[in-house]
This record gives sequence, structure tokens and C-alpha cells, in this order.
Amino acid sequence: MKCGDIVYRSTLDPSLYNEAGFDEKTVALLAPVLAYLFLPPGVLPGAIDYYIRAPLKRKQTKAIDKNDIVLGKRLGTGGFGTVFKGELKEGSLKTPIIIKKAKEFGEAEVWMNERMSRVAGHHVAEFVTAFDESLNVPMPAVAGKRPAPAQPTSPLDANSIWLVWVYEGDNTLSSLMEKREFPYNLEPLLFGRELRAPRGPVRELVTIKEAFRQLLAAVAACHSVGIVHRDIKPANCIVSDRDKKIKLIDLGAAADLRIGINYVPNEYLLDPRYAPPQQYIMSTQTPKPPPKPVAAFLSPILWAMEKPDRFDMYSCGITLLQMVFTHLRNDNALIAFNKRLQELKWDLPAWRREEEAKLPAAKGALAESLEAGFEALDADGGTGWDLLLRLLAYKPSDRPSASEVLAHPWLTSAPGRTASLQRSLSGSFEATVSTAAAATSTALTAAGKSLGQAANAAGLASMEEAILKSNQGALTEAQLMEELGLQEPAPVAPREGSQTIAWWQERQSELRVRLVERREAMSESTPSGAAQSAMQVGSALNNVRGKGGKPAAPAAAAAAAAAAAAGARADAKVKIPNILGAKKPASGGGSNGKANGNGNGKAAPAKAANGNGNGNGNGNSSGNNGNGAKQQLFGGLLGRKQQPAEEVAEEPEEEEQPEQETASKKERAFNLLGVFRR
Ligand SMILES: Nc1ncnc2c1ncn2[C@@H]1O[C@H](COP(=O)(O)OP(=O)(O)OP(=O)(O)O)[C@@H](O)[C@H]1O
Repeated sequence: MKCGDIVYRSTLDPSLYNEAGFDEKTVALLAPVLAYLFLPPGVLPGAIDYYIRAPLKRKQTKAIDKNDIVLGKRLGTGGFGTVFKGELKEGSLKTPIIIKKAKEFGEAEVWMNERMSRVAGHHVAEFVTAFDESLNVPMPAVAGKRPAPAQPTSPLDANSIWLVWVYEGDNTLSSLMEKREFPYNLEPLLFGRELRAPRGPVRELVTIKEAFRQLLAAVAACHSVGIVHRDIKPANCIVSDRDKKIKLIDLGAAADLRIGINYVPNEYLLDPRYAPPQQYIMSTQTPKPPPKPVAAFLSPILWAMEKPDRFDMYSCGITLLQMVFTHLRNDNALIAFNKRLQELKWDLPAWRREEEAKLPAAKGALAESLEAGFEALDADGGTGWDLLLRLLAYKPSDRPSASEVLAHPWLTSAPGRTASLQRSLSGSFEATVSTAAAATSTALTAAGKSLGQAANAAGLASMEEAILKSNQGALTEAQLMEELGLQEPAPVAPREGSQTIAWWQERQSELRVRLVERREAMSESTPSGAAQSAMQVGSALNNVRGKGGKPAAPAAAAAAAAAAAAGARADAKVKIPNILGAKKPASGGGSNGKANGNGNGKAAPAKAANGNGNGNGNGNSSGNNGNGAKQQLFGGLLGRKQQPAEEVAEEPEEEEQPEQETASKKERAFNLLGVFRR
């Protein structure tokens, strides 16, 4: 087009050459489509996150395995794994971390953490990475020292996944609520210092509201990307020392409803103390998720109709109740409250009437807790009570969403306008003991009362603290079930094993390649270490081949060889979590195809590079055939440096080719999103 053309065209009516932008009809057509794509849980943002942000972020993730970690104190053993404190070693730098060796739900928890780590605002504990227990690429030798031996794998942990987070601090909302100074003990953690105001209900409300607001902000962040946490409770709210805010932890039970990860319609995973009456996040009639792209496209409809996020809102309501009523911080009292509420058909005003009727006769700590709690909720024009009523509504659709709660007057108003609030919300911690006792068994009542009296008389505060400790936070799942009259664990519907596995295997293959590269780089940067590492090659070859290996000269191959040996020692078995139905991925091919792609892409070009890719993928994930997998793994990893690998790498490659082809075709046919297979 020449200059004259432009002058000429610019004199025309825009409608004649259609350069006036979109016409009205197009806008009218496109606007609703666009709006739909942005409706919660966000189809379009989800696609951008999945296809662009996730791969970019994964590339930035540290490639580590257990050789980079020093395990420390065990913090606890939950139903799904064991949690440790520890350190991440990076040269001389040591970062405090938390490690969970997850036996169940590990993959799902990784998925949820990775997704949430891409949401702005740091609303969950900072996730570092995750890897299979079997991933074991030893560190190269350090100058003057012998090479570090590969970490042994305990048979008990053989199938676990290590999840690693940055250590956020010692306190959870639950551990703070157990203390008599609550909510004052939250002040330095949230505000960086103690508040300069006289102690009393107004000051306490400031902190309680702020804590609740932060919890709601975190819940809103999960919901904004289609994740329902399903285990919101004070014990899963870590108070971050680093960021001075409340963050969520323990996403193992969360469901990603954008595409249906970790969601089975008639399955419930819940802590009955905090779960809503329906127990499920959506109607059990909801069909199983369709193929992923369809599920993703339909997710706004499902979200709007079923309101799955309201499951978490009920749990937030119970958490608020515990923050306000001292006596309900006790497990037994909370269970008694839940039972009574059930008997009252979740009529919270009826519960209040009952409790208020008891007040004239009630004494001591229980009375204090009830009076202070109701007063706090009635302050600010009764907005607190209104909010609690809404959160604990029986029907999910009657509960507000997290963002609606954030805009609720109780959270937006200045706290404690009612000056008549005189009593302290924290009250006396005796309430916990005596009320819990009254609420449960006679024996416990007697014990609680006598202990309470003894404490009153003798001022044995430390003794009460001990009782409190034994009563709180220590309730095991078994006790809980006994309390609730359940004989067996809540039924968990079998899942389709391949759902998360393909994604996990692909992730593992990629991680293994990057880890070997990192170890190589480390050994190259320490020349004497490289020499010593090279010594490992012979034994690594022996381990893998079961015969005398060639001496391996290239130092950089040492780490890879060690990795091969380690990988082979792990028998290259596929990890199939029980919770996912222990169903092997059909032919193991889905992941093979993917692993090849990754491996090839990352490895050195040339023949041996194929071996590399295959080796990684199969060795790590197929588990079809122990020996074959070992050979591929060996061939694959060593193939990176070509010399020792070629003869070994090529054989299995030819054998596996047709299966891999079929598998990757299958993968493509089954999985339009490219990762998940149903
Ligand atoms: N990032 C973190 N920083 C500091 N402490 C943490 C972190 N993550 C977890 N913890 C601590 O570890 C404990 C257990 O974590 P988590 O709840 O995730 O494990 P779990 O196996 O699901 O335990 P449970 O079954 O008791 O819920 C938490 O209560 C908390 O004290």
C-alpha cells in the first residue's frame, strides 16, 4: 500500500473499509463469551496458567532430591505421611525447610501447591519442590573429601513422595489458640509488635478480625483459581514469621475443580469437626468429570450451580466460632457442639437460646466464655453474629463466598464500637477444661471439675496447662472416630489411578534430567570432586549391568552414572499411590511417550540422546519390566555422555519403540490437554 492509498482510505467512511474496529454485532457476540471465560473458576486464566505459567515456573524450580536435604526433628505423623523439619543445603547456605513424606495424596498435594504458588499474594506456605523417594542422585565429591554416599531408602518409605516447603514458623492458629494469651500472642506475629491499647475485648477483636480476614483472603485466593481446600481449620493455618501473615497448609485433601483433579463425586475426605453437614463439596449426583478440556469449559456452570466453595466457608465459620468462644477451642467441646447442632437441625439461633438459658446457672469459665463470645459477636451492631449465622447456614447456597465475607461489615468496620464490651474474649483457659468435661463423659466431667477446682484453689496454672495440652490438639483420628461413633474410617471412593500419575511421572522425568545436569555442573566446578566422582562410574556400571563395567573417564558422566545406579537400585518401579486406586497406567505408555519427549528435548542431540530420554522416562516411571527399565535407565543416563552408553541404550530402544508409539498415540487420543489421562 502506498502513501496515497492511506490518504485516500482515511477519507472514506470507516464502515466502508471496516477499520472502525469491531462492529456492534461482533462485540455483542464476543462479550458474553469473554465474560464466560472469566467467570469463576476462570477458564481463560486457567488455560494461560496451565499452558504458559506452569511450564515456566517449573523450569525455575530447584532440582533437588533427598541428597540435598538434612532431615531434622519429626513434627508429626498424620494419616497420610510424616512431617519433618530439616535443612536444604546449597553450598554453604542452609535454608530451614519442612519436609512431608507423603504416602497418600502426595501427587495431588504437589499439584495444589504448585498451582497456588502461581497465585499472587503468598497465601499458602512457600512450596519448594517435590520428588519421589526413589529419586537418588548422589552429590559429587567435594575437594579433599570422599564422595557422599547415596542416601539409603527405607523400605517403609519406598513409595513415598517428599514434599518440601520453606519453613514458615513454629505457630499454627491452633497452637496459638491453645494458649491462654490468645489472641494477644498473635499480635507480634501479625503486626510485628504488641498493640498499644489496653487489654480487653476491643483490642482482642482487632486481632481476631485481622486473623480471620487473612484466613478469608487465603481461602478466597484458592477459590479464585477453582481450588476447594476441604480441610480448613486452625491447625492448617500457619502463621508465617517471614511474611507476618496467616497462610494455608495441608492441601492434600483439596480438589481442583477447574479440571477435576482430586475430585470424586461421592468421596469425602474431611475432618468432621469442621466439615459442613453435607460432607461433600458438591451433590453426589454430580457426574464424574468429563475429559479435561470439556470439564474446564463447563467449570463455571458447575461452580455457579453447585457452589463447591461453600464447603470451605462452613469450616471458616467453625474456625471463627473457636476464635470467639474460648471453650469451643477444646476438641471434645467442639464435638459436643457439633452433635448438639445436628440435633437442633443446624439451627444456630436455637443453640444460642439454649446456651443463654444456661447462663444464669452457669458458673466460672464456661459462663465467661459464653458471655464474652456472644458479646463480641453482638458488638459492631451484631454484624459478627450475622456473619456466623451465614457461614454456618445449613444450605451451601445460603453461605456467603469468601469474597463476600471479605466485604462483610464485620470485617470492614472498625472493631469493637460497642464500649460495653468489658469482658475479655480470651477469658480464662479454665473454660476449656470445665466445658469440655461437661460436654463429654461423666468421668471426664468429674476429672475436669476436680482439676479446675484444684487449680483455682492452688493456682496450679502449669498443671492446667498440661491438662489443656493433653486435651487439645492431641485428638487422634481414632479418638475422633470413636467420639463420633464411627467404627471404620470414612469411606473413600476408589479413584482412577492414571489421573494424576501421568502428570507426576512426566514431572519426575523432567526433574531427574535437571537434577543430573545440576550434579554434573557441581562436579565440573570441583575438579578434584570430578576425579573422585569418576571413580564411582565403574561401580555404578557394575550395579546396573551386573558385570564388569568399563572405566569411565569423563568426569561429568560420573554423576549421571551414579544416578543411573541409584535409579536402578530403586528398581525403576512405578509409584502408584493407593489412594489413586493403585491402577497402573495402561501399558505405562502414556508417561513413556511424554518422558521421551522431555528427555530427548533436554539431552544431548545424537543417538545416545534418545537413550537418555527413554531411560529417564521408563526407568523412572514405567515399571513394566524391571530389567528392561534398568537397562533403559542406565543407557539413557549414560547416553548423555555417549561413550559407555551407546550399546546398551540402543537395544531397549528398538524393543520399546512400537509400544511407545502406540502409547503416545493413545495418550494423544485420550488426553487433549496433553497431561492427564482418564
Ligand atoms: N511450611 C511450614 N512451615 C512451618 N511448619 C509447617 C509447615 N508446613 C507444615 N508445618 C508443620 O507441620 C505440621 C503438619 O503439617 P501438615 O498438616 O501439612 O501435615 P499432615 O500430615 O497433613 O498433618 P495432619 O494429619 O496432622 O493434618 C503442621 O501442623 C505444622 O506445624
